[in-house]
Amino acid sequence: MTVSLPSPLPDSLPSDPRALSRILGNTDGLSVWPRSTRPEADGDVSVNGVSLTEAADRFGTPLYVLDEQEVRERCRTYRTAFPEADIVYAAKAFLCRALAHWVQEEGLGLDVCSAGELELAVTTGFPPENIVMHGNAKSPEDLRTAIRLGVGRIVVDSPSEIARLAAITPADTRQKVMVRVVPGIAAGGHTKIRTGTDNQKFGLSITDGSAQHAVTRILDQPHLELVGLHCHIGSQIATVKPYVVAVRRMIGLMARIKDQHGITLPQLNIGGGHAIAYRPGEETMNVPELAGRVRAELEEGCARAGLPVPRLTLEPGRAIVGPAAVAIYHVLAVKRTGDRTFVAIDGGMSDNPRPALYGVQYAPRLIGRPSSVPPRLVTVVGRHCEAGDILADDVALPGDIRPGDLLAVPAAGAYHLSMASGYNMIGRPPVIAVSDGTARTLIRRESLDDMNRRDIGL
Ligand SMILES: Cc1ncc(COP(=O)(O)O)c(C=O)c1O
Ligand SMILES: N[C@@H](CCCC[NH3+])C(=O)O
Repeated sequence: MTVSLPSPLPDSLPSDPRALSRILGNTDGLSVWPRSTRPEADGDVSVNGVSLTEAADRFGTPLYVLDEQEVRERCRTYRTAFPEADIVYAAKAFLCRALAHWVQEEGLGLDVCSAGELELAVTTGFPPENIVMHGNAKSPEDLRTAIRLGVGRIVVDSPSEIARLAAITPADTRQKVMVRVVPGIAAGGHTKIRTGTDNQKFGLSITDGSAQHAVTRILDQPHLELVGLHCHIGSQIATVKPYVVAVRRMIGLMARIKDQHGITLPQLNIGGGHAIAYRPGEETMNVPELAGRVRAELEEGCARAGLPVPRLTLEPGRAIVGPAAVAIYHVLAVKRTGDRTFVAIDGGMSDNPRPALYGVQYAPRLIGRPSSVPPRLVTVVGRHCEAGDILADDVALPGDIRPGDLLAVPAAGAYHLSMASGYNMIGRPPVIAVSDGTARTLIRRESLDDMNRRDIGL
């Protein structure tokens, strides 16, 4: 992750929009807080007209508040920057029925990587032809469901998948497929989320020829239609250059495929991976700049290689939904031990495993009451039985922070609840949507009863 020190936070949010914007990191359009965030009286903050304090009272905590408008605007940012491309939302970042509906209404497709994600989307009315299926190890059930529901494209990630897929495709049809290629690019916010290099589990290498081999095998299958190449080089990437290099290498491979097989592939999917800011001052991907540079490379590269420009697909996940949600927690305990002050909240790694997985840091802030006590540096931790359950190390919070206070954590929309676990059986939090001053439940809180029902006893 981009590492930057948290700037000292004022005790309450200013009402001047530009000062507010600087603090909340909203100046570049890819914000830390949703753009609809407003300071309210008595230290409260509203998102899309809904008071976060009232939401915490009404729905309980931990609570995830998702700003519908922010999601829709982020979809539009991509559609405006890339009018010539298919924008496919990566459902792994976060998926629920309402979200699938919003992205569909905004003209996006969907990237799924399991029968579960696919079934949810299609039963919500998402057109299957606008869905792309991924997965380094798709189960027989995943592939059968993809064929049964008629997904638009399946991205082949291993040689064994080719024959399995061909065998289950009905005789009178041809399933559209792409090959996931490893272009040999190291990019991404953490080693665990870099997928553009050889020697990690995703995709087929250009260097050792396995991508080319897969292309040949697919072309031998009459029930499979190879429509293009795919790559996804990693996640939380803030610079454009890795994508430009990826496009160049993918065009190079398309040119070699044309030479070898005499076919021109009509599509190129360059995945997602665009960075957002989790804390003010962190770098984000500039989507219009990405569009300009990718478009230029595609046009020049194809002209040089004598290829027509393929139809482009992008698969942003985090950059669509990440900044659109705020997580709200109650403080359960504050204690000083050793040389640190720990502020423990009523959630943690079961709703947000990202700090434990990647060592990333968040920017929690006090909401719901004003404080004029000078800030002090504290460590905000979760309630789980794990010493690494740390949301923010050395973050400035008002010196009188105490049990019962509310902490809000921005940039909570991506890879929190989609990776949530049942650890310590505290139950997964609800998700509410806020829109034009109203709040409604999208996903209810997981109850003890929900959890107990799966355990069928002795
Ligand atoms: C194939 C594929 N596409 C798209 C994404 C979305 O990535 P991000 O949420 O970083 O945009 C991922 C996840 O990294 C992925 O594996
Ligand atoms: N889960 C990761 C990103 C991986 C994306 C899926 N390939 C994160 O939270 O940053």
